[in-house]
Amino acid sequence: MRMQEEICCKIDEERTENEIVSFHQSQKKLVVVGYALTSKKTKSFLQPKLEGLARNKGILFVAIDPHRPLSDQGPFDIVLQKLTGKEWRQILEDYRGTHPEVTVLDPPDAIQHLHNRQSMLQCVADMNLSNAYGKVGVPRQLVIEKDASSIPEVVNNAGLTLPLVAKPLVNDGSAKSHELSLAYDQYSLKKLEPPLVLQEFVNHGGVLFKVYIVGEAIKVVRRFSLPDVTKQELSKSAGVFRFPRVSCAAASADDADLDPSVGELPPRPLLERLAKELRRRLGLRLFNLDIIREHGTRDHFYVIDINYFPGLGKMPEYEHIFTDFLLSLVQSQCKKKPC
Ligand SMILES: Nc1ncnc2c1ncn2[C@@H]1O[C@H](COP(=O)(O)OP(=O)(O)OP(=O)(O)O)[C@@H](O)[C@H]1O
Ligand SMILES: O=P(O)(O)O[C@H]1[C@H](OP(=O)(O)O)[C@@H](OP(=O)(O)O)[C@@H](O)[C@@H](O)[C@@H]1OP(=O)(O)O
Ligand SMILES: [Mg+2]
Ligand SMILES: [Mg+2]
Repeated sequence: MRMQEEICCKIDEERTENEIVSFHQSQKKLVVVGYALTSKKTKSFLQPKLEGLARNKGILFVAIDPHRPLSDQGPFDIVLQKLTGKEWRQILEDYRGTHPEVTVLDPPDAIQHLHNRQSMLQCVADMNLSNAYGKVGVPRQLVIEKDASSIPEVVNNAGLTLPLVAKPLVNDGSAKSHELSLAYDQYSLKKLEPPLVLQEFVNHGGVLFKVYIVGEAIKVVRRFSLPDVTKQELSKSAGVFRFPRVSCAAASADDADLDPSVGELPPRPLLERLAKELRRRLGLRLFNLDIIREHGTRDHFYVIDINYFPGLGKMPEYEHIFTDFLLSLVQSQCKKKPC
């Protein structure tokens, strides 16, 4: 089986299986969560504090071996996964068919929707969310499938305003899919490598909001982002510049001394509405949104990125939020079919 990254599949089989058996024997209801994650994700997510708290609440995390049939492992109440590849998706789909009682977080076809930076934002655009608390949209963007030489003309015809953020169209978690650049002039756009999405850069005061959604729970943090590009700077600059993953850095902007017009969190009711709709439209329960506020406005927001099962280890109180979420899933399973 071809996997994108090294997969953490080493399991302490004896320990976990014995634990499952002994719990079943003592007739205590143990919630068994099978996880199929990369080793990087296992390290950042499955921290000792999470495992400890989970254990106290009767939740046991068990590593899944993605090379063995899922039905031979477990039994699981929940499967938590963020692996890629066609074969893995097929394994999960088959398992969902034969084990409808198990909650798979999240269904592979729903995640697949985020693997393209155009379809990713389509739900937000379709929602057209605008109410007394503000407006939420997506930056104007277009897709370039091939032929870099035509980009200046295509951009001109579409009336997109420079600077533009160039993002690889495919968003599959690979290092390449996170290689973004900022283009200041039309002619340099020819240097870009399609397939990509060209998105208008929206000035937002250098701060963005990461909105984490874990089931019904919503948590918002501030992160540093790209600084504004002034008209003067734009007129003097040319070229295409690669930029690093600024907002993914662990450093948070929550304690920074920010201009309140930039740092004020988006209104809670607006985020609740957005999260509720997106949960439903995307069919996902574990994701985050990168949201920016157009600089100089109070309530014009743009969603620029959606990530499936993001770095929850960086979310404040994630251990409590996540374990409560798992328990609530099991409770709703029991409502459908008594446990
Ligand atoms: N349209 C935009 N206007 C202004 N800044 C933007 C825009 N798009 C992206 N950025 C900046 O570039 C950063 C990376 O963009 P984006 O979040 O789309 O990439 P990513 O590789 O998917 O990131 P992540 O690590 O969050 O998955 C953003 O966090 C933000 O700082
Ligand atoms: O690496 P981190 O723990 O920070 O998590 C990042 C996560 O990487 P991982 O899933 O491999 O862990 C990324 O996933 P891919 O797009 O690459 O699939 C993406 O979701 C980022 O937005 C997350 O950062 P956050 O948005 O939460 O700051
Ligand atoms: Mg992002
Ligand atoms: Mg992303």
